[in-house]
Amino acid sequence: MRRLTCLELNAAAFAPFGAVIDGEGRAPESINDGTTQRYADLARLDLCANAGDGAPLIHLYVASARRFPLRLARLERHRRASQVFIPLNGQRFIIVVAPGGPLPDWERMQAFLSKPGQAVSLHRGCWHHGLVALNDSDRFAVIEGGAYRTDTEELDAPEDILLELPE
Ligand SMILES: NC(=O)N[C@@H](O)C(=O)O
Ligand code: NI
Repeated sequence: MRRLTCLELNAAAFAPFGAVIDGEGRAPESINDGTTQRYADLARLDLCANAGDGAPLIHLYVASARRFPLRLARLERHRRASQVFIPLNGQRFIIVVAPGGPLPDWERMQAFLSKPGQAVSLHRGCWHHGLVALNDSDRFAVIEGGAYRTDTEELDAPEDILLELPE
């Protein structure tokens, strides 16, 4: 049995797994006659790895709150596209990721708790746990590759790994 706690999401620590989409530490540019500040180029999306996969798609996920401690029973990866999670109500959520190639490095699995309003883009092929929402009916826009229905590889955890509820 192993217990995992959340780190605060930050771009540097998350970089091996994906990008954090927020304006922290970035200088915006003024557009739309000065009515909008654009924080540009925050993530490079890799959504068309295979030409035959069709156009990238966006979904609405309406999630239920996970119960904690949460048993992290399996990890998954999408080898043909990035996966982008955008909270639609500024809600916090948890991203569980692990480094690794053909197999995840379970010992180096990490959990990150987002700040309100942060979104994340997972690198193509990044091992991760399915969405961990903190409140019932939390809504997310999720961007995926066109082959999303067949592009999920899952592996069961080799031991009981419990994710603790963030403080
Ligand atoms: N299963 C599914 O559609 N979503 C997962 O890929 C996820 O990362 O939440
Ligand atoms: Ni996924």
